[in-house]
Amino acid sequence: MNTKTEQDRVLIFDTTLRDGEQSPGATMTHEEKLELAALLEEMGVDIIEAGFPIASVGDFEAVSAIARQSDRSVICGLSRAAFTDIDRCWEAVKHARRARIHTFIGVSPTHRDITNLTMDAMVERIHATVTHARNLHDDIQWSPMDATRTERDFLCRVVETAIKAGATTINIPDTVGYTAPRESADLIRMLIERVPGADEVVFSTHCHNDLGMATANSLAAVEAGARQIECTINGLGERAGNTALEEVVMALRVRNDIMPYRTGIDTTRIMNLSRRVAAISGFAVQYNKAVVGKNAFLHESGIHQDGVLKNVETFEIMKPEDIGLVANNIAMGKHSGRAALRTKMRELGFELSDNQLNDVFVRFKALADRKKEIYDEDLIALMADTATNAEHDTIQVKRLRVVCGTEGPQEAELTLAIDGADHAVDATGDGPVDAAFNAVKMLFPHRARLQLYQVHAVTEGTDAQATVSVRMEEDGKIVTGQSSDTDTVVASVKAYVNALNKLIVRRQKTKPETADTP
Ligand SMILES: CC(=O)SCCNC(=O)CCNC(=O)[C@H](O)C(C)(C)COP(=O)(O)OP(=O)(O)OC[C@H]1O[C@@H](n2cnc3c(N)ncnc32)[C@H](O)[C@@H]1OP(=O)(O)O
Ligand SMILES: CC(C)C(=O)C(=O)O
Repeated sequence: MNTKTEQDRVLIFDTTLRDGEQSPGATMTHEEKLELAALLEEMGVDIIEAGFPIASVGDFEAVSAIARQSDRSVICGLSRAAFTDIDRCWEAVKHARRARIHTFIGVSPTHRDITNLTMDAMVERIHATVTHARNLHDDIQWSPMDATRTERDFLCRVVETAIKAGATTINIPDTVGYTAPRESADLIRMLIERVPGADEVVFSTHCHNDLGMATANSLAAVEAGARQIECTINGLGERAGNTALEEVVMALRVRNDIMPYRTGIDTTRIMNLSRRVAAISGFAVQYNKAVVGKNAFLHESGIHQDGVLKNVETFEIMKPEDIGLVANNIAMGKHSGRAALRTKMRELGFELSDNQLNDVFVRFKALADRKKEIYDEDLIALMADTATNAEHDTIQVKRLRVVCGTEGPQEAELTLAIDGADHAVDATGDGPVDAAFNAVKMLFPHRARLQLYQVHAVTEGTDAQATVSVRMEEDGKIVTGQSSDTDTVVASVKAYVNALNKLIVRRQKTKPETADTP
């Protein structure tokens, strides 16, 4: 597809699994990546950037597996401007029914300094690497990293070089979130007008949100002729994140009167994906986040409530059901059965097999015994907990008892199953959580440093579940752990253990491979 054939169709290129995963702490497991890729495909994402295959064996395997399971979506892998990177990328994506190689190099003065290439040498490198990629496959995307801080004449020159060498999509990254809407549009328009061969390729926009303008910049680029938007669910991504998929897709839908472009996204699946990405990445969605925030469809002030009751359009520009938020008419509690739980879970976007339903049902009943009312948020937390504390984990929490109060030191008695064998210890600490974490360290000694410990109440009330997130770092590798429980200390230890289990998986992965220059 190019800019000539389908003028109003904007391709959605999701990079949650690549650029999104680059957020410090957002590391996902192999299974989580496969699950998200399947959900993205079902939602109608045109291109899924599944990872950076040369980065590690784990990344390579995840991209290959996603390529194998894919059907409609194009599966794309990222590679530097190096033959070995590109070969490795192709080895991973080639299993897809529709595959894409994405190769990039930083072209701005700062990046030319880093790679130590003159303008001429860089042009040669681009020509050689894109030609190499094109000899392997016919769907090639090329990106001039930091395009928005690059001299315009040089940008035209490198884009022309990539097109001549066989690139079929030219992606223009605003790598550091530096541009603004008018400039974003002018840049795409200038490239389309000036670069020979521009009408034969699809122009794409890839924006970061450092100044909060990623969505506006992406839409401005579309108005100027870009027909692919690169984005992530919940805007997950490095620093302030990437363009949020749900924002650009819903903006194009709600304001189709002034932006007459369409995407292939089934918007009713947005909320489910948002929840899954938040749970898997450990990055909670802020309450007032556009489209998917908890408050996006809530009205508390009297005049707003009055207006919405008389005519919902008074204060709502989209319908909750358009993004998959359903009316809450099944009250869940300790007397509810499996049929109600299955229906409720389906409404919340979780399709459960009979075995999963039985497992979740047991946990649901245990929760209902401890908690008066079960809200949707409790069930979502329960599902996240089921996914993060799996039976096959190396370390499992078996028993925890803490002694706390005004007289210290606080104490924790902890039993962990490690590789199937139970180990118990007593530890003290400055507070019950500290004591319990010390007990974990005694039973499973490690060098990982706790970088972040966060507690959120899932709902209101003193019997509310607490969701705990921890972030840990070992030798530059960052992992997050999450868990929920009505007991905050139990949730804390389970989240800590969840992070350690992820670290164990990461340790098992072999070292990154190195890239040769062409
Ligand atoms: C804006 C973006 O999102 S770009 C994508 C960023 N994502 C990532 O970096 C995540 C995956 N990265 C990795 O796992 C590692 O960086 C690897 C495996 C790719 C490389 O690891 P290492 O070989 O140890 O190199 P290291 O990360 O220290 O440095 C990057 C090297 O790539 C070079 N490089 C960076 N971008 C490019 C490029 N597009 N094309 C060619 N070379 C590049 C740098 O100049 C540096 O080269 P040097 O080692 O000769 O100085
Ligand atoms: C690799 C490119 C597309 C990128 O992620 C960026 O420049 O932000």
